[in-house]
Amino acid sequence: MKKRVAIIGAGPSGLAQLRAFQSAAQKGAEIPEIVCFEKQTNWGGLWNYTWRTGLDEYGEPVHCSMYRYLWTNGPKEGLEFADYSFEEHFGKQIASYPPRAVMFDYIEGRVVKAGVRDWIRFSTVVRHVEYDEAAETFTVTAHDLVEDHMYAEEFDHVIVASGHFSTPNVPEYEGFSTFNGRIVHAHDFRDAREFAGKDVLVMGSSYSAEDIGSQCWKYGAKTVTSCYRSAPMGFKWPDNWQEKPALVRVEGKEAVFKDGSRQEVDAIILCTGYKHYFPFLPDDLRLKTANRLAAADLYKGVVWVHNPRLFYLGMQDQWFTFNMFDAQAWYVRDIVLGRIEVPQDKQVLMADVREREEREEASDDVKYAIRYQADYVKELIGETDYPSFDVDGACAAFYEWKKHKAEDIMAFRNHSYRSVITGTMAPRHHTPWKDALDDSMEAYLMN
Ligand SMILES: Cc1cc2nc3c(=O)[nH]c(=O)nc-3n(C[C@H](O)[C@H](O)[C@H](O)COP(=O)(O)OP(=O)(O)OC[C@H]3O[C@@H](n4cnc5c(N)ncnc54)[C@H](O)[C@@H]3O)c2cc1C
Repeated sequence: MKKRVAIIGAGPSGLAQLRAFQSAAQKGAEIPEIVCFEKQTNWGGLWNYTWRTGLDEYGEPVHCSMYRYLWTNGPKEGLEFADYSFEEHFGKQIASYPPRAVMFDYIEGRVVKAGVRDWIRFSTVVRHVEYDEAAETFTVTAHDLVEDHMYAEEFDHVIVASGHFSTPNVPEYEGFSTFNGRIVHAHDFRDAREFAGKDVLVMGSSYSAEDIGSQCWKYGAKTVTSCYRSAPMGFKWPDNWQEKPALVRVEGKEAVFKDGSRQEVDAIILCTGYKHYFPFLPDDLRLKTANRLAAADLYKGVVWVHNPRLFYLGMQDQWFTFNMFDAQAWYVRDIVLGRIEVPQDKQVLMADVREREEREEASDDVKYAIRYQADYVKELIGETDYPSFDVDGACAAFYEWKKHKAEDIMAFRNHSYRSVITGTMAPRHHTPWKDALDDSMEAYLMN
C-alpha cells in the first residue's frame, strides 16, 4: 500500500514540502499520497494577509501577524527559491524589498506552476495527532470548518509546518489594566495610520519593534519611544524617536522606565515576540524550543529525535527563510522516499543536536549567526537534488543589509542587491520607500 504523509500548514514551509514531492514525481519517482491540512481558506501562511484580528469567521485564532503596509524587512535575494527566481515569476528583475502582496504573488507562483493545490485541504484545522507504536502510524484528527465535521485518518509520517510567529508572547506590567490608552500586541497590529498624531511606546528591540516603530513614525506618529530589555537597537533614529531601557510600570498614561525616566504615551505596542505553540500535539511529539538557530530536539534541524517519523519545518530563528525551508523540505522528502537514512541510535541523533547547540552558543555575533545558517542550508542542499545556489552571495546580501540599516534605518530599503540565482542586479527602488503609500503590486512593478 502507498505510504501516506500528512503536512500541517500550507505556508511557505508546507508549500516547500509540496513542491519537493512534486519535483520528485516530475522526475519519475514514486511518491506517497500527500495530504496537506491548512486551517485558512488560502495558502501562503503569514503572507496570506487578513484585516482580521482575534478570531476568524469560524472562531479560530487568526494566524496572520502581518500588517497592511508590510514590506520585506530583509533583502529578497536572501530568500529567493533556487528553482524559481523572481525574474522567472515576474518576467523581469524587481527591486530588493518588495511589499507583502508582491511576495505573496511570488510564493503562489511556484506552487501554481507545480499544480499542487489539490493536495491541500483548506479550512481544515488539525486538532490532534497521536502515534501508535504497534502500528507505527499517526492518527491525525482534523476539523473541516466548512462542514463543521471532525474526522481521523492514518498516516505513516507527519510533517509539522505550522509556523511559529502566530501565538503572541504577551507580558503583563503593573498599570496595564488601568492604562488610559490602547495596548496591542504586534500580532494584532494592522495599520500604522491609527497612530498618527499619537505618542507611541513600542516595547522590544527586535525586527517587529524596529519595523512597527518605523511604520508609526512614517505614518505620522507624534513621537515614538522604544524600550529594550538587554540593549538598545542603536540605530540613528529621527529626532522624535527615543530609546529607553526596560519598562517598569505604567501610571495613568505615563510609562516609567528602569532608569527612572517617564514618558506620556497614548498607545503601547507589544513587540514582545511569539511562542512555539502546537496545541494539536501531545507531550511526546511536541517541540518545546526557544526561538534559536539550533532548535531543540531536531536532528539536522528537522527530524524529531524522539520519533524520527515526525518532522518539523522552519522552526529555527530565521535569517534564511524560503530557501532554507526548501533545503529542509527536500531533505525530509528524501528521508521519506528512503534516499537518506536517519541513524537508528537516538544517542547519535541527540549528539547532532548538541553539536549544533554548542556551535550556536560559541558566539552571539550577528554575522556569525548568518554564516551559521548559511552553512546549515549548504549542508542540507548538499545531500539532495535541490538546485545549488550562491549561498555565500545570500550571506553577503544579509551583511550588506545590516550595513545599510546601520547607515540609515529609515531608508535602507532603497538599496538593491544581486540575485543569487540569476546573477542579475536588482534595480533601485525609484519611489523612496519612505514616501511610498501605495504598496500594491501594480505600483511596485511599475518601478
Ligand atoms: C511580521 C512578520 C514579518 C515577516 N517578514 C518577513 C520577511 O520580510 N521576509 C521573510 O523571509 N520572512 C519574514 N517573516 C518570517 C516568516 O516566518 C516566514 O516568511 C514564513 O511565513 C514562515 O513560513 P511557515 O510556513 O514556516 O509558517 P507560516 O507562514 O506561519 O505558515 C504556517 C501555516 O500553517 C497553518 N496552520 C497552523 N496551525 C494549523 C493547524 N493546526 N491545522 C492546519 N493548519 C495550520 C497556518 O494557517 C499557516 O498557513 C516575517 C514574519 C512576521 C511575523
